[in-house]
Amino acid sequence: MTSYIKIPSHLTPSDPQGSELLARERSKATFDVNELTLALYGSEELSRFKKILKILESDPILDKSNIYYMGRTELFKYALRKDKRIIQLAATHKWNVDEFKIASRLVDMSGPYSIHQSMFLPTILGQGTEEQKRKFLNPAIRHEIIGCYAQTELGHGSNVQGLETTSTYIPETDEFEIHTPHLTAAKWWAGGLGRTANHSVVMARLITNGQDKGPHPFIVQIRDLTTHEPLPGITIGDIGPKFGFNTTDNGFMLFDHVRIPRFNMLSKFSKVTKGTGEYKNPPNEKLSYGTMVFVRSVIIFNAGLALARAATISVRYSAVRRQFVDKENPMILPNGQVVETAVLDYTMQQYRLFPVIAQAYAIYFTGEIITNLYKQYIDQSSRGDFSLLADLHASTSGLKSLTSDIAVDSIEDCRRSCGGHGYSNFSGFTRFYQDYLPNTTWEGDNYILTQQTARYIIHSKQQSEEFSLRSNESPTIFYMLRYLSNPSQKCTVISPSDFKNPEVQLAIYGYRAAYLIARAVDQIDNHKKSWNSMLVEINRISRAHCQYILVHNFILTLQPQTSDSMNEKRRILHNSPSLKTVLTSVCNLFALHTMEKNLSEFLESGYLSPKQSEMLRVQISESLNEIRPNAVALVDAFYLPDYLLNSALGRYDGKVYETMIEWASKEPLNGITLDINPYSEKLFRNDVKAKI
Ligand SMILES: CCCCCCCC/C=C\CCCC(=O)SCCNC(=O)CCNC(=O)[C@H](O)C(C)(C)COP(=O)(O)OP(=O)(O)OC[C@H]1O[C@@H](n2cnc3c(N)ncnc32)[C@H](O)[C@@H]1OP(=O)(O)O
Ligand SMILES: Cc1cc2nc3c(=O)[nH]c(=O)nc-3n(C[C@H](O)[C@H](O)[C@H](O)COP(=O)(O)OP(=O)(O)OC[C@H]3O[C@@H](n4cnc5c(N)ncnc54)[C@H](O)[C@@H]3O)c2cc1C
Repeated sequence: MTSYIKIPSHLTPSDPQGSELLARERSKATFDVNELTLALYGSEELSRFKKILKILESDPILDKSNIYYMGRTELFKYALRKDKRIIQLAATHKWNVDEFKIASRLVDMSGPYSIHQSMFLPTILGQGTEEQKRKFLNPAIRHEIIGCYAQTELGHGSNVQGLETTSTYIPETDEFEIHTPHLTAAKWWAGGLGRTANHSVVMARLITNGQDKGPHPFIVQIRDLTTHEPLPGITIGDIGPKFGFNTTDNGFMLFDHVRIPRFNMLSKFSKVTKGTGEYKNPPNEKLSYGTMVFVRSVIIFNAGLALARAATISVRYSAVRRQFVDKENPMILPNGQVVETAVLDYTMQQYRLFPVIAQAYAIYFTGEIITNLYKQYIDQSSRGDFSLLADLHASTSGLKSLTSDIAVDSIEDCRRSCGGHGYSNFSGFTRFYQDYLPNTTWEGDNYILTQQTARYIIHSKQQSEEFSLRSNESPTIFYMLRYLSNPSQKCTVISPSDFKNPEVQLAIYGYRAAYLIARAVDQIDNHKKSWNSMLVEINRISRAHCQYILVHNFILTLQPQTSDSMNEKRRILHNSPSLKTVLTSVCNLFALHTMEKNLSEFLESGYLSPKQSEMLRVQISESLNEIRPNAVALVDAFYLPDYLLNSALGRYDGKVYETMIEWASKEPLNGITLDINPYSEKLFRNDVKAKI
């Protein structure tokens, strides 16, 4: 990359150097970082990760050094080039799906093929018959066809039942006719549709024999495979610049009576019979929404990694960044020199950042558990057993909402914790934050999704006064039985350290959730409150329930398990007392900090007293102290390489200032010679500054 300004090479940052500060932090850790990394990822995944990282880092096409200076069109071209490159590398190195995902995560830029991977392929896989998979999935896996997922319309997104695009069965020709009846029915937002995809999953209302059967998925070829022009009757375009995600061509699409073969209705669950147009019902009405359940589970997992990334940048930077001298406890170098204090030593910075580390671990562990629950559901459903679907839908909806909300808030908190440099693109926060942001909206707006979770819980409570649940069908709300049946109990905490007891934490969270549910059911059943009038309460219920799940899963991860149910990762964790100790502090901080942020509900439930809430604050402060020596090591353990972070502030080696000035010298604006004469029409002089 070209530099436009020569920086005097004799200048170095004043002592102590960032590398020295980070080394000091790392030497303070009470546990083995490599061991924790293994406990997070397992040896097999970690070695694959390292192998793939090596390939990507040395590939000139995937070099990221230029991207902070690019505008949209240039960035989009870069994204297309890198998407193609990953596919080529996958073929060369024979990467499987998991390895492909690792590469995409490391390259870290949504691209024109992203939705092909994340939604088009999973939809055919989940909703197609074997014959349909042969016809569409195999060429799609080979990237002979590129697809997108067009569900949302200009006038409807959240309300899937309200979609207007129609797909009408024509018995005479055994075809469906896809049509856009109004402007509001224009397909809108689909990623990859704008300029790239030649096929699309189109969610359209199935009309057969004059009956409207609601939205169903259809495969529609939308562009010519040779000319890449839209096919007759189809109008397509990119929807224009966005808040972020500009490396993906989100598109719009209009259909004018476009015919597709009946075969193209994805028919694993529901079918239309040739000629008669008879409709065969699916075993569960919502199976056509299956891709959303899958992607929501992935969003939960990704939220943990996004938090780890934000924490890595801000914690490392805070260890290097020094401001003021803390006179009561100054930072003294080995040579006796008093220097400014690292901002990580200010308790306010710790209170802002350490809970983000804790959120990262909490959500990472729940992400693993939800991924396993999803796999269990897929396994059962392949045998015709859909009994887990309702619980899975409820928990993925609420957790997608809660975890992506937490991530968005915390990424911004971490960015702000980096002060002015957090506002620079070189921080590594700008595109990361912008691209992360839509996770709160796509795959279901976060407020709407909480209604799904609360409704499931409230219905379960209403169906039976005893809340008679079966643990195998309602695993995520089974806990509530215990608390609902005993509403008058009080919290047993008498000293701050009692808050460290996991049983105490679960009881506090359990009672608060049960209290909110019982109150809402009373309002709805006995006071005839409308659903709309209860939406704020409903949101609280979903959040309370999902916070319980996060705390419960973290505690579960740290509890000894029977050795045969333990995988390699858990074995590493349970065989290491130092890992268990540090993660217990992290778990406590997550549980207690989250409690403090929602204190009014815990107090309102009557389970926790104001006196106990004072003790809670004392214990939080204690947890922050426990974590302090391990803060850098805890973020290092996530093993997020510099190639991914692309951050001057969060570099592993702490060379923050050297990188800031080097990257600034490469700003292309520094390479043009302006004509600043106000009376001249020219903006630039003809002589271009020499490149260095
Ligand atoms: C490799 C993967 C990487 C992934 C990384 C992420 C990158 C992805 C990048 C971009 C992707 C962006 C793509 C999109 O955004 S696609 C569009 C997504 N759109 C939505 O999510 C729309 C949200 N809306 C809905 O889902 C629904 O409209 C609804 C809000 C759930 C309401 O649905 P509806 O009106 O039909 O239903 P009801 O509320 O009346 O409920 C009826 C019963 O059905 C149950 N239900 C609802 N949804 C589901 C489901 N998905 N699965 C199972 N069951 C479901 C509901 O609970 C009701 O049950 P009951 O028993 O109470 O009758
Ligand atoms: C970057 C990006 C990429 C996307 N990619 C795709 C894609 O590939 N394919 C695709 O099909 N879609 C895609 N989408 C669309 C996305 O799925 C929808 O935007 C999302 O589902 C929200 O729907 P909406 O836009 O209709 O919001 P609306 O439903 O219009 O929401 C507007 C506001 O109204 C509130 N609201 C609405 N209904 C209710 C209610 N019943 N109760 C309480 N509050 C309510 C919401 O909370 C929200 O605050 C993408 C969106 C973005 C931003």
